[in-house]
Amino acid sequence: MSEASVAVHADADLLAQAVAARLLVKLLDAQADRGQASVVLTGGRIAAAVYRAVVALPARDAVDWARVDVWWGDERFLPAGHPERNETQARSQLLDLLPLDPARVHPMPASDGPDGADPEAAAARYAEELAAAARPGHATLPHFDVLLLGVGEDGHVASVFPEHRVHYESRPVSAVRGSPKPPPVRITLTLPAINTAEEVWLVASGSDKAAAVHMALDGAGPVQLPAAGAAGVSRTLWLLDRAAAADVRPRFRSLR
Ligand SMILES: O=C1O[C@H](COP(=O)(O)O)[C@@H](O)[C@H](O)[C@H]1O
Repeated sequence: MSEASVAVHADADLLAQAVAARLLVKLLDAQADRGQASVVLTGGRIAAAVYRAVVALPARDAVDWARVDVWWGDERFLPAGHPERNETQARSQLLDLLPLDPARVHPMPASDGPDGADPEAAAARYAEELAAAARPGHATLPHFDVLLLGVGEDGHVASVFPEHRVHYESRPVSAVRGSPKPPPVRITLTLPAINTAEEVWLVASGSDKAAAVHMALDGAGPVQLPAAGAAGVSRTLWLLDRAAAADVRPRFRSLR
């Protein structure tokens, strides 16, 4: 796992624009290296701003979107098209506006999908979809070039919440019942699955995230503060605005 590094931008708007620009470069580099690219999407407010910023950048057309695989790190287990689904947000703000190959877009199942309202079966189905795309030598997961995470006020990432039993799940995808943040039923990649990504970017905006950001970078344990347990294989990048970075310790300040 890689050491965390931190980049701080003046406000949420600049943060979203910077993350969008980084994301395009990351996808371009991956396509130059591997002929294809893969991204794991997140939900939440800053993610939506990033998606809008990607679409607004002219350089978006430099990416060959037909050779991008799109996965999700977590999903709110609601009917397809529900406005609170992370998929619905990503499609309306980003995916529907890009020339992607629909076969390479991999949403997590909805609660009115083939498994009905059974999140455990839906999680198992998504695990199978991931395994079917696994690279040789990796039994359960495909290669993720970059995995995006929002950070909750409580330090949750994806739908891995503090002190939740999902921390003791050994499979890469888990159903989550009793989420402290609505809706109560969700599906998530677990931290070990998240941590197989080449790069993990934790994106946080606003003063209500400052305490969680500070604790995650200051040695909190992952069960107490899940964001502390998210790390990419080659890079772990915290992308913050000034308000979210307000309590970050001086050892990171040279990067501000
Ligand atoms: O419920 C969720 O929340 C987090 C963070 O959302 P935000 O609006 O506080 O930025 C998000 O990362 C996660 O994917 C989502 O399911």
